[in-house]
Amino acid sequence: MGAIYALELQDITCTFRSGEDRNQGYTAVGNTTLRIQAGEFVSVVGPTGCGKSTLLNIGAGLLAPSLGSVKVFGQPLEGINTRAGYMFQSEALMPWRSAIDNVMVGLQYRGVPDAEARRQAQAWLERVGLGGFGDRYPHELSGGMRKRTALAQVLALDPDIILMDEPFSALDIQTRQLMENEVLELWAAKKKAVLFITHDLDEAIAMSDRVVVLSAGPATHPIGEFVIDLPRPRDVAEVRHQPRFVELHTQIWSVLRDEVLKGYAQQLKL
Ligand SMILES: Nc1ncnc2c1ncn2[C@@H]1O[C@H](COP(=O)(O)OP(=O)(O)OP(=O)(O)O)[C@@H](O)[C@H]1O
Repeated sequence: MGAIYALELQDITCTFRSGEDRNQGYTAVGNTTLRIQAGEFVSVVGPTGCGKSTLLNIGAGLLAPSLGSVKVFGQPLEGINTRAGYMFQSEALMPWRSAIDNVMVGLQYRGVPDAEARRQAQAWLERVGLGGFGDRYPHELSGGMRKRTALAQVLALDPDIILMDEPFSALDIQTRQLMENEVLELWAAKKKAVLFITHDLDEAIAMSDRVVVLSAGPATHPIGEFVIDLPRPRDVAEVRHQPRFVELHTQIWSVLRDEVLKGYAQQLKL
């Protein structure tokens, strides 16, 4: 028997069928295997449009692969991955609910009584630095605060796996680094398996235990895998100045660069 992973995508191929002709299609992901251990922080980087979100959606159970299997803690995934929490690039907050009501909603959905859900949601808001902002509506919060609320919303459900798709790409660099450090602190305390999608190599190296590089599409697949042996705890702004960081960056970029150029050339053709 092999090792049990928190999330295991095995020999995944994902072809999107085009409208009329069911035999025609675009193979976004081709023959990809990706394994994440419990407590491991793995980033996936790759050129724009290569298939990163497709892989994440497959891990979330939002999309079924055309070929291959997905296992969650050793069990075949059927339907939505209920052991996982997701944080997407776009805003996921409900504009008509206050911050605390947004954080509470998942707990209520799980059947936690209102008073207890409110208590837990408030504790999570405090943990992400928004203790005094629970009554505010999303439009009354800054972009960074909305991201913090979304983070509290995900963490409140205590998922064993956290799936993040470029969660901070819309933020300014300072807010982004603050959020990255907060995520690392929260992760260090609870050690969840994290699959983090980004096109920012610096962010991937600063945050992760392992960085997986994907090829340009079509049929994207891993073309490199790097263990990030930088000591923890890390400060994402400071770690960038360490000689080992620079070394890893140079190594990974030498693999990623050509793919980024290919990916960019393909986008211009579309
Ligand atoms: N539902 C769909 N139907 C058809 N094609 C799709 C669908 N979803 C994604 N694709 C295509 O599959 C490819 C991979 O898309 P995906 O969103 O996974 O890439 P990505 O690496 O996350 O992109 P980005 O870096 O821009 O966020 C793209 O060419 C996209 O157009």
